[in-house]
Amino acid sequence: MASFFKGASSAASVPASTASPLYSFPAAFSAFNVPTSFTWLYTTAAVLFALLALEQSVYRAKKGNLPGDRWTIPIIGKFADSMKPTMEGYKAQWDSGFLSAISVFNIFIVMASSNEYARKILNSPTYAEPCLVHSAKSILLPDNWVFLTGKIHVDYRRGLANLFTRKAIGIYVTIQDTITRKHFEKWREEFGSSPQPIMMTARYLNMDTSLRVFCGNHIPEQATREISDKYWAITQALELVNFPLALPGTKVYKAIQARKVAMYWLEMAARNSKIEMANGGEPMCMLDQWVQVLADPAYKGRREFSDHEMAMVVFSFLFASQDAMSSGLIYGFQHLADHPDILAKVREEQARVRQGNYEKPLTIELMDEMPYLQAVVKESLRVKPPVVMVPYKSLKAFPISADYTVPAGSMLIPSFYNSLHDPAVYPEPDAFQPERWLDPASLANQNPKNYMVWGAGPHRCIGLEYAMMNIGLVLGIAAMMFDWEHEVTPQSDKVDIIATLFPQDGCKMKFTPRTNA
Ligand code: HEM
Repeated sequence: MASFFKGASSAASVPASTASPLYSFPAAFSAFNVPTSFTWLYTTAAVLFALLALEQSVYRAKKGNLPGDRWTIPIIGKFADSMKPTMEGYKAQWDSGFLSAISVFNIFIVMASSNEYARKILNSPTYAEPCLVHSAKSILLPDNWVFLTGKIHVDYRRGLANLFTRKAIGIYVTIQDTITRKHFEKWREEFGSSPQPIMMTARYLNMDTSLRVFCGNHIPEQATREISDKYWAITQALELVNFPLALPGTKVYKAIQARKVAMYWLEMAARNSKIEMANGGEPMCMLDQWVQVLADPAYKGRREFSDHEMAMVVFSFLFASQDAMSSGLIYGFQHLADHPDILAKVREEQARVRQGNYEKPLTIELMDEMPYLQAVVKESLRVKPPVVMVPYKSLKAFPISADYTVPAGSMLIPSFYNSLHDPAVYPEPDAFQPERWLDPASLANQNPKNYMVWGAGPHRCIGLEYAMMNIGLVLGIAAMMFDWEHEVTPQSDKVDIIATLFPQDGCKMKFTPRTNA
């Protein structure tokens, strides 16, 4: 870094020298005395130095008084760090200031770690809008609704809210219950003899559940397996900043191939749902629910949605949920398994509400009677929030604080972690204490603005009730079907960031059938 610093300063003088008459150069460097190729070499080097100096000056001007490196690594900036992010690295960055600066591939990035600044970014749609990760447009397709902004986004989203009403979620709970039990039958064998990582198995459970909730029986069994297997390529392409070109062999290229497979099946599902609903079928999944709402003559948002457009929406839900839900589920298992006293309370509540009938499918009404389970889910997501931050971009100069204005075109990254681990709101912030949600007067309940698991503002998670319901349902059923054993390893408490957070050892669990199940 220091040597570059010197190079950059001398480079800064190059334009001035070149502006001087050539005769000020030593004779040996005169254009009359040197071969043309040498002149070109000299000119190219001068231009390069000038560009590198400019890069540094622009970075420093944008950074202003914010904490962050004084000089950025030429061209790539902190690309290496963004390839292998760690919680320790992020924490160091967040702790460096409520606002701090970095640069990656000349994208100037402002990280916001405090609750106030994170919320300000999310709630200032005239200054900032989501930009998702760099690869998202290639994966989701540029005309996907998630890239809409302003009023068009608000209107589109209002239409989609029909898919997450209490009535709709009531339909989904039945599907979630059936799929979960089907998977747990297999888990009996897979996890019966010795602890195994549940990482991939839980991801498949979640994908199967999501696809059945979204598409019902409008896609075949083999499609859920194929989409689930290929989806890992999409997860791996979700780095903050990717290699810029989607060349064959790159992560983004592989993710695009995976999207093509998923879209093929999802378009087929939309087509089949329309046919079935036109023939008087009952809504059995999200697509059916959507087709039925759209067909209602009284519905104000009526318009045609092509199979492709519906498939893109469903794909956006998969994209937004697969990693976050899988992370939420896996940490839910880990937290409960590591706190047998809390798991026992979950079981007590299950026994009471279900009155001993463990085969009875869960309903939304039964879930309403399980406040302890809901507190467990809420607390597990707080301790290990699946999404620790989201990328936004500034649309124009954004006066975020009294002494700093974010330059137009910067990336802005509000972080949720510090809000969710603020000791003033959550005493012993790293401790798993569902009880903090049971007392309406608790600090946690009195400070809802700190609970940023779902983001905030116009892009706040649209699927949050559905997500809470599903995580609770899976943990509740697993609690009464199985005795759990978590093999704690030195990696259990270490975090891997693969789009969302996961325990480094994949959470090694053993499940033994319980006699009451
Ligand atoms: C534990 C699970 C989940 C977590 C932690 C989570 C978290 C988030 C967060 C932090 C955001 C960004 C909010 C912002 O920019 O302010 C978001 C957006 C979104 N989420 Fe979720 N989410 C989860 C599950 C789901 C599910 C199950 C769905 C759909 C079925 C979903 C659909 C979406 C969509 C579509 C958006 C973008 C909304 C918009 O731009 O208007 N999420 N989610």
